[in-house]
Amino acid sequence: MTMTEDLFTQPHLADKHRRQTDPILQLENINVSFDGFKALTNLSLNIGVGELRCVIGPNGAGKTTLMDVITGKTKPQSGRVFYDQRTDLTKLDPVRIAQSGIGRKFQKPTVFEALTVFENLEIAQKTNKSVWACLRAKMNSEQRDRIDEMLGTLRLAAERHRLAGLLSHGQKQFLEIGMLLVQEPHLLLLDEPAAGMTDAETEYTAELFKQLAGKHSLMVVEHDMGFVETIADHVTVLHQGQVLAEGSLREVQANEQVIDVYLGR
Ligand SMILES: Nc1ncnc2c1ncn2[C@@H]1O[C@H](COP(=O)(O)OP(=O)(O)OP(=O)(O)O)[C@@H](O)[C@H]1O
Repeated sequence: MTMTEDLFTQPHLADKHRRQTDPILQLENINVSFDGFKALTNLSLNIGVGELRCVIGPNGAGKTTLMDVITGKTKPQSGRVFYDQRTDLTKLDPVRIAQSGIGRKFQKPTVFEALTVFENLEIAQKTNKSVWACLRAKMNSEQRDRIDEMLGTLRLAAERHRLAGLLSHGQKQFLEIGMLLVQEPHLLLLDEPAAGMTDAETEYTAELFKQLAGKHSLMVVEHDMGFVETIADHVTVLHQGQVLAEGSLREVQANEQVIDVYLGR
């Protein structure tokens, strides 16, 4: 049995008997340098099952590099990344990492503009499938129901037959979040999901993420402090490739160093 199948034969990570304090992700002493420039230095970070973690920090702090390490796009020079307490992601390629239940949304929406909203979700549902998920994928009506449910969740039910290219920026962002969710990820990495959204869309994104937490674990990189304030129960502040502070938003906002390097006085 492969490691990926192994992961999927377990009860779902969000099952009631899994404790929220169990880590879904443990980064240990990660070092990444680019031509001698240290993008991440001895970075250690834990995220609990079902947690909604916000990662903030100034430009160049290493937030994108952190996500690249988790998804296998960048291999660290040293350090380990444990997923579900036993799989070291630094040993897996990006495809295997995605198949093991880690979904990532980049800042710019990347939907198939020439396909309808429904077709986009249908395609997403068929990609990145593990053996386990392919077996399940035979249940076609169930798949269809899942997409219908997703359209409702995304507030895109009225747009199902519309070409994705004709959606507003915010709607495209929602569609892309939906494309991740139909793949039933355990851990979602989201890079500035609220960027370019209207206030109403940002508000709904916050509501959606709060609903997703618990069932999924989420790591959200965001600059919009208003948004962070609405969703975060735990915040990590990165600075120069290291964790500068961690705690509730209130705690990190009161941290002198955080004020100096990021929030301003
Ligand atoms: N492939 C690369 N080659 C060289 N330097 C890189 C590479 N990727 C990132 N860096 C550098 O590493 C540092 C961290 O970059 P990173 O993109 O992770 O920061 P960030 O916190 O995501 O910033 P932002 O908020 O601007 O997106 C930056 O100084 C960046 O220039």
